[in-house]
Amino acid sequence: MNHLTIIAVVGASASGKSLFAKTIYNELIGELGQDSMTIINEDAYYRCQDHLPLEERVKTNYDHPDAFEHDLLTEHLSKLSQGQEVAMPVYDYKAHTRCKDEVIRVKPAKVVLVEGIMLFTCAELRKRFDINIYMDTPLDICLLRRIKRDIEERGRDLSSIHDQYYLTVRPMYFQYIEPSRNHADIVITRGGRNRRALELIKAKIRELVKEN
Ligand SMILES: Nc1ncnc2c1ncn2[C@@H]1O[C@H](COP(=O)(O)OP(=O)(O)O)[C@@H](O)[C@H]1O
Ligand SMILES: Nc1ccn([C@@H]2O[C@H](COP(=O)(O)O)[C@@H](O)[C@H]2O)c(=O)n1
Repeated sequence: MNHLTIIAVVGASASGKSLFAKTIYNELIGELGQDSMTIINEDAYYRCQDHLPLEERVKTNYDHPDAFEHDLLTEHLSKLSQGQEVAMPVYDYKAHTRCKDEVIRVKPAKVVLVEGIMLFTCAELRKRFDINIYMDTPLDICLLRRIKRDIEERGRDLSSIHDQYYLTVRPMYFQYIEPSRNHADIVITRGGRNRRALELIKAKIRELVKEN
């Protein structure tokens, strides 16, 4: 392994970060090979809350940088850049904690796509990123997508989504996520299906994989 390139994708919740990263991965992996790329989700690094009862876990502010174990994510990115495999935690949004004894073994690759809401708030992480992308999707669109996703995939009801949005998601977006846009090298509008943006990043990744 010569050099690992880390591409960070940041933006509001439900702005299309995962879709953007997954689309690039799915469209390139066959062409470039299994050791070319991997995806890391910041959400996997939400802190373990096994020591708290469920009624306490629901009260956590999940839209604050402190909700994440960024030290562990930093360590994992360093290990990957040294050619070592890492054990990425698996997160359970229904139980609000990590899945006990479950990990995903992530092998080193030439390009790592790391996606999450708070990545640019951590200076140690920022030092490791080579290309910073910000998904600039209007908040009303993000909210509509979040409502649908959280009901269908994360076991939430409308009332809990409403309360969490007012209490933490929206204010923390303005406090932490939107200002972190200043760290971006590339700002992507129209979300995870912006075809021209997808093709530009894919072309860059092809170039990086061939160089290494
Ligand atoms: N451009 C788009 N058009 C329609 N649905 C989208 C689009 N981008 C994302 N979605 C959907 O919105 C939801 C949130 O997108 P996701 O990529 O998971 O956001 P994030 O990772 O930023 O939280 C998902 O269900 C996804 O399929
Ligand atoms: N137990 C949890 C953990 C996180 N969240 C919400 O997830 C959002 C970040 O993930 P995205 O895929 O949407 O970027 C964040 O806004 C948290 O509010 C949660 O609801 N419960």
